[in-house]
Amino acid sequence: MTPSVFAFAEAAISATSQSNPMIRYCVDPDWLPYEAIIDGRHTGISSDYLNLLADYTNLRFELVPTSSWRQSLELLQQGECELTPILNQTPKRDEYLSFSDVFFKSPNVLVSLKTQPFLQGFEHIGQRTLAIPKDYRLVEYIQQFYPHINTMLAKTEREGLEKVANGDVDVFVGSMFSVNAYIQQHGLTSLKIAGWGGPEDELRVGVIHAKKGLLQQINAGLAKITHADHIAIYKKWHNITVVEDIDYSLVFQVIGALGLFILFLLYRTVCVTKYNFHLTENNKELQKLQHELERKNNDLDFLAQHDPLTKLYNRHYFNQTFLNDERAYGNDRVSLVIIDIDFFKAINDMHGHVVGDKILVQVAQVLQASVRDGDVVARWGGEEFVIVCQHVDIQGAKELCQRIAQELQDFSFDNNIKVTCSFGIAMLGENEAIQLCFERADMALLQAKRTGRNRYCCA
Ligand SMILES: Nc1nc2c(ncn2[C@@H]2O[C@H](COP(=O)(O)OP(=O)(O)OP(=O)(O)O)[C@@H](O)[C@H]2O)c(=O)[nH]1
Repeated sequence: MTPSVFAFAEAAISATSQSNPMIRYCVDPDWLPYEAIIDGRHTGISSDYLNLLADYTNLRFELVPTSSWRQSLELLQQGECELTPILNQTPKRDEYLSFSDVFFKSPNVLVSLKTQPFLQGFEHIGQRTLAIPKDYRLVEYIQQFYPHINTMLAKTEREGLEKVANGDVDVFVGSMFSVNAYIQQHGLTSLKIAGWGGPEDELRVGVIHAKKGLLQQINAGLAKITHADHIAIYKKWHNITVVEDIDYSLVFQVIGALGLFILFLLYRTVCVTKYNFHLTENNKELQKLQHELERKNNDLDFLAQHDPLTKLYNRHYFNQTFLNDERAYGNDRVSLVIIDIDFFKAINDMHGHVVGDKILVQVAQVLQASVRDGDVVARWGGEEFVIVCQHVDIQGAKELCQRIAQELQDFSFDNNIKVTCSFGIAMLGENEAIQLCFERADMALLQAKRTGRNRYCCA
C-alpha cells in the first residue's frame, strides 16, 4: 500500500467521531463476481454486502487498495487492514483473523476440458494434475485430506483456468460462481464443469483479532439482511460481464467495416441498406442467445445428472446411461449392486431428518471410497443406491459388498449411529437387457431384507 493511502485513511479517521470510526478493509482485487478492484473502486458481491452492513449498522468502511489477494492477506496480518468482507475460515487464517457468521454459500467445482470424463470428486482425480489458486482455502483442504494429489498452485483462478484450457494441467478447482463468470467472459468453450470439488465455500466477514469486538455488530447487521436483499445480489452478479477485457481494437475494426458496408449499401439503395442492417442486428442477437443457451445447457446437464445432497449421480443419469442403453455388452462382464440402508426410518424418527441427511451423505462417501475408478455409484432415491461395476463377475461383486459392509462397520457416523445395509447383486447375462438384470438385483435385495438384513443376496 502507498503512504498516501494511509494518510488519507488517517485523515478520514480523525474527521469522524470515536463512536463511529472508519474501518480499513482489504479485498481480493481479482475474484469476480465475489469482489474486485476496478479503477480503484471496490466492486462485486462483497461490495454490495458491505453497503448493506453500513446501512444496517453504524459502521463505516474505507478500502485500502491492493494489487493481489496475497498482499491483502499480508496487510491483514500486519494490522494495516482491519477487515476483509468475504472469505472462508481456515485454521491458518484463524491465527490472525476472527470470523463472523456465514452469510454466503457457494459450491466448488472441478473444471476440465470437454474431452475429459466427468469426475465424482477428488477421490477420482487419480494421476491427473490439479490446479488450485494459491492462498485459497482449498490449498489447505487438499493438503490435509488428499495429500497424494498432484497439485499445481496457480497465481489466480484466471491462471488456473487458462492452464486447463491450454492443456498444461488436467483439472482446476474453484468457486462455481467465479469459474462460471470467467468461462463466459472469455468464451472458453473448450472447458466444462466436470464435477463437485470439496466442501462448499462458506463465506464470512473476517476481522483482525484486535478488532474482534466489531463482530457482535457485524453479526447483528448480517442477521438483518433480508431474503430479498440476498436474492437481489445473487441476480445482479450471476451473469456478470467485465468491460475492461473487451478488445477495443477489434471493436473499432468491426465498427469501421460495418460503417463502410452500410455506406456502400446506402449508395446502392436505401431500402437494401435498411434490410441488411436489420439482418445483421438479428444475427448478432441470435448468436448471443445461442451462446447463452449453450452455457445454460452445460450447467443444467451437470445439475440434472447429480443428486444435490450426496453429490452422487442421480436416478435420471442412471436411467439415461444404463437403463435406456440399447448397447449389447457382449462378453464384457457387468454386475449391478443395489444397496438399501437398514431401518433408516428409525434413524430419522430417533435423531431427526437433519441427522438422517448427514447419514445419507456419509454412506455415499463410504460407497464412493470403496469402488474402483470406472465404477458408477448413483443415488437411486431415498435411502437406496446403485453401483454398476464393469469387468466384474458375481464373485467380484460379493467381495465389493463385503468390503462396503466392513467399511460401514468401521466408519464413525454422526451421533455414533450404527449403520448397516442390505445388498442385491446380479450379473448381466449374455444378451440380457440391463433393465431385466436390474429387476433381478432388486429381487435379490428384497430377499436380503426378508432374511434378516445386513447381508447380500445374489440373483
Ligand atoms: N433424512 C432423509 N430421509 C429420507 C430421505 N429420503 C427418504 N427418507 C426416509 O427414508 C425412510 C425409508 O423408510 P423405509 O422405506 O420404511 O425403510 P427402512 O426404515 O430403511 O427399513 P428397511 O429398508 O426395511 O430396512 C422413510 O422414512 C423416508 O422418509 C432423505 O433424503 N433424507
